[in-house]
Amino acid sequence: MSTLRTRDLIINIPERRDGFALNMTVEPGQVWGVLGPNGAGKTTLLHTLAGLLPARNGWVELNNAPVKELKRRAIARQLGLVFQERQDTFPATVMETALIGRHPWLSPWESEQGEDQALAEQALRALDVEGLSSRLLNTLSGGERQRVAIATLMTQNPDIWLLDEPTNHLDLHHQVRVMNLLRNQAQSGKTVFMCLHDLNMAARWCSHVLLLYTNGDACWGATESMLVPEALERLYNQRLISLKKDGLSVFVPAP
Ligand SMILES: Nc1ncnc2c1ncn2[C@@H]1O[C@H](COP(=O)(O)OP(=O)(O)OP(=O)(O)O)[C@@H](O)[C@H]1O
Repeated sequence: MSTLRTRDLIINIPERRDGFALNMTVEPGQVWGVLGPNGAGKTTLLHTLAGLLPARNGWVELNNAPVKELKRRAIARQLGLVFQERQDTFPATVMETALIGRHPWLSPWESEQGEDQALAEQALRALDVEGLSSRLLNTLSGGERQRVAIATLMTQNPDIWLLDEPTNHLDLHHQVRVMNLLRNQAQSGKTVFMCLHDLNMAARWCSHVLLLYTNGDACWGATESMLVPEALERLYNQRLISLKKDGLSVFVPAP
C-alpha cells in the first residue's frame, strides 16, 4: 500500500500566478476526484504527480520519497497513469497492449510468463474486453480503447492509480462498471486519484474531492464537505440545481 503526498506543490501552468499550494495526503483506500473547468490544470497536476512534469514549486512524495529522485521503473511499480489522449504509434493487439503493463516488473531481457498472461486476462475480463484480445488496437472504438487502457493499468497493478477522465467515451453501463471497479480496487487497498468532469460521478464514487480553479485557487477534503452548490457554481461559472435522491446528491445545470 502506498501513500501519495504533495508538499507545498505548485503545478507549472504557463503564465499563471502560483495560486494555492497543494499539501494533500492521498491514502490507500481513498478515491479522489479532481474537478475543475477546462484549463484549470487537472491533467498538469496528474502528470506532475506521476513525475512526468516538473513542479514550479514544492514536490511530490511517494511513500515519503520525493518522486523526482526515483527511477522510472521504481515509480511504475508503485504508480500508474491512464492518459486522457493516447497515440497508438505501432500496431499491437489488445493482449500485447495489456501485457505492456507488466514491463515495470520484468527485467529488460525477460519475457512475460504465464502469471503475467493470467493478470492481463483477468484485467481484460474485468473491463469487458476479453473478446477483443487478438484485435489490433487501431481497429477498436473509442470506448473499447479506453477500457483497454484501464485494463493495461490493472495489469500493471500499481498501488496508486492515476486516471485522466477514465469514463471518457464510455457508455452508461461501462461508466458504472469502471467506477465500481475503481472503488473496489480502493477497497482492496489501492489509491485512486482521477480527473472527472461529472459532478454526479464524484458525488457517488469519490471519498475525497479536489476543486481546482482556473486562477490557481484550490481546496480539497471529504466529498460531502466539498460538493457544496455555491463552491461548484463558482468553480464552473454555472448556476446549478442540486437535488437529493436516496441519500445521493445530484447536480444539474440550471436553465
Ligand atoms: N506546453 C504548454 N504550453 C503552454 N500552455 C500549456 C502547455 N501545457 C498546458 N498548457 C496550458 O495549461 C493549462 C492547463 O492545462 P491542463 O491540460 O492541465 O488543463 P485541464 O484542467 O486538464 O483541462 P481539460 O478539462 O480541458 O482537460 C491550459 O490553459 C493549457 O493551455
